[in-house]
Amino acid sequence: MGMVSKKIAVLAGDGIGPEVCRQAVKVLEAVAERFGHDFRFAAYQMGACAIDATGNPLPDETLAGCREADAVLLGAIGDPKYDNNPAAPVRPEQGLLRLRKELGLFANIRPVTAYDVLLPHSPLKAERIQGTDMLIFRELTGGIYFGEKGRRDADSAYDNCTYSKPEIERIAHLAFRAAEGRHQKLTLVDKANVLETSRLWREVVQGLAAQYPTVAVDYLFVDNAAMQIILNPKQFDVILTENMFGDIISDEASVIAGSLGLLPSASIGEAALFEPIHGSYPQAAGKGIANPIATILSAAMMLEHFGMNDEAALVREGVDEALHNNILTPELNPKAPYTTEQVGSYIAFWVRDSSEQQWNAHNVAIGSSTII
Ligand SMILES: NC(=O)C1=CN([C@@H]2O[C@H](COP(=O)(O)OP(=O)(O)OC[C@H]3O[C@@H](n4cnc5c(N)ncnc54)[C@H](O)[C@@H]3O)[C@@H](O)[C@H]2O)C=CC1
Ligand SMILES: CC(C)CC(=O)C(=O)O
Ligand SMILES: [Mg+2]
Repeated sequence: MGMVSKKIAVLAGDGIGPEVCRQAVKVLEAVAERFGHDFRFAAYQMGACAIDATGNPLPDETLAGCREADAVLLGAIGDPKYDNNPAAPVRPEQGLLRLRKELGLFANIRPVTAYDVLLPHSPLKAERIQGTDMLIFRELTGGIYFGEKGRRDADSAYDNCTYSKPEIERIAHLAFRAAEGRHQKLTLVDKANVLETSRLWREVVQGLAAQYPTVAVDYLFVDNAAMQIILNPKQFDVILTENMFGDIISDEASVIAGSLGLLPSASIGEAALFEPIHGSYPQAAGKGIANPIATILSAAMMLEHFGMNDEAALVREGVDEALHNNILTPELNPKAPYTTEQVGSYIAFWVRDSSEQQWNAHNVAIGSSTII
């Protein structure tokens, strides 16, 4: 691929969002330098920072900036001052939900991989998780997060869960196609024994299955799935599920990878946004302990979306090098931790110049913590 120009909107957000985003941008800049691309970054506010600045969690300018970009990179949003105040009239999360809806990002794709080198760190048994490679398709613009909500009176409240057949079909087609290109297995996770919306999901997926004869379709209730994901994750290939179930089971699945700070995602549909699956981890903000790899791997998914597969492969190589050389933040390397910034620099350095000579020089430098 020759030189390519891309406009990337960056919504760093709150808490650790800005720190992890900075590392992903650094890695993307290294990609641009190495491959001669022209990446233009434009930063916009969303979440608590946007409420503080404008009163609106998703200012018009932010939405317009995202619409005109080729892709969006998101850190995370959310702040304890809203989490601890149930009566807050406006919330950071409303900005993210509205952005997903406005951009038509109906599918959130969350890959879950068990890294061999991290197996000793996992609280799960290595033989159970080694080789795990699942792809979660989480519906992202429907369901209970988007239904009508309110309080009937002071003592009761409601959140409606609604799905339509077209909403299910469009993401189901993506999940089926992904399964065709992988291990030909699709598991629908639902609660069809209780929920009417889940029964619609089953009906629609059963109806589409005939169009994908090579794909074996399996159905699991979400409570059972939550247990199976930890007990025997290797049974899964593609998981398809609704918004809230996908939100929950993917955080759970991050234990297989080793940290919530490792799981990236792509939110696609009418636009493309790339975001780590974790939140703003406010306890860690400004401490340099947040793992930037989830956001860096989200940037790799962005490169793949651009068709830049060699570029993405190099970023993934850089991440693997960091994992193998124990250049890791404290949740994965408590004895000799590296900072958010150092992990990002290490990966960016690998991308910029992975030649042996440079590499050794860099190892020495980072070993003595001179590179920040
Ligand atoms: N996409 C988004 O912007 C999301 C925003 N949120 C918001 O984030 C705020 C905090 O929510 P929490 O429930 O605490 O979830 P969280 O995902 O921010 O953190 C949960 C735990 O995961 C670990 N963790 C998360 N990110 C990590 C990283 N990069 N490196 C290492 N460890 C990491 C930490 O142990 C942390 O205590 C809330 O305001 C919530 O609404 C939550 C999830 C997603
Ligand atoms: C606002 C929430 C739905 C964010 C979240 O937990 C997620 O998207 O994973
Ligand atoms: Mg979540």
